Amino acid sequence: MVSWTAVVPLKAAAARKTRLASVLAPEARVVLTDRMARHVIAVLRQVRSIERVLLLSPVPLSACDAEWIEDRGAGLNAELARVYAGLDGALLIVHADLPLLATPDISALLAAAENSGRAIASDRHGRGTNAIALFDRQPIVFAFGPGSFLNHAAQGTATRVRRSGLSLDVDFPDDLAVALATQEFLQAH
Ligand SMILES: Nc1nc2c(ncn2[C@@H]2O[C@H](COP(=O)(O)OP(=O)(O)OP(=O)(O)O)[C@@H](O)[C@H]2O)c(=O)[nH]1
Ligand SMILES: O=C(O)[C@H](O)COP(=O)(O)O
Repeated sequence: MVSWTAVVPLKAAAARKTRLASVLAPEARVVLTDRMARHVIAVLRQVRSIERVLLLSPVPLSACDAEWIEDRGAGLNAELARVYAGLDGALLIVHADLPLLATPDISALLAAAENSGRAIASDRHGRGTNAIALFDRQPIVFAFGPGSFLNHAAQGTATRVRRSGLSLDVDFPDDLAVALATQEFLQAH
């Protein structure tokens, strides 16, 4: 069986979810993002082909089953490039803000990457990149930021995987409303 390493990037607490500032106080944004990150890590831990789960963040997160890798402040893309260069084998990157993520979502993404070399999941608007699975070890220039999906998809051949657990990230108040309306969110958070 292929052995994957998963990386979950998580920003410094004070910098998270500024786009939710109109509906959530700073402390609530930290609570929500900590919980979503723990949820994503727990899901990744349940996938048998994922050997290591790494949390890339400026400080460790308590009560989660991930190895901590320090974010040295170079920016998300440079930090991920450094992590990727230091690892052998297949790499999965999953954003920490996917409250509906479930094990079959990750299994589907990894299966697609193992078939075609790479797999990628966008947000529900088709703009951002919520997860990318790199099986082929071909070079990639990480381009997380606005419009990253098209940029990542244009590099090499990647299979697009569309599943609600992968596509619902919580960036704006309407994303939070969609998440809150689901049974899965209420059970997990
Ligand atoms: N370690 C690390 N993680 C990051 C960095 N930038 C973004 N992330 C994480 O990458 C994922 C997607 O980031 P964003 O959606 O841009 O983060 P955000 O918290 O929504 O930011 P806002 O634009 O303030 O609302 C989240 O899991 C972030 O915590 C970074 O520089 N370092
Ligand atoms: O490439 C991305 O998706 C960025 O990390 C941010 O996207 P977002 O604004 O959709 O979270």
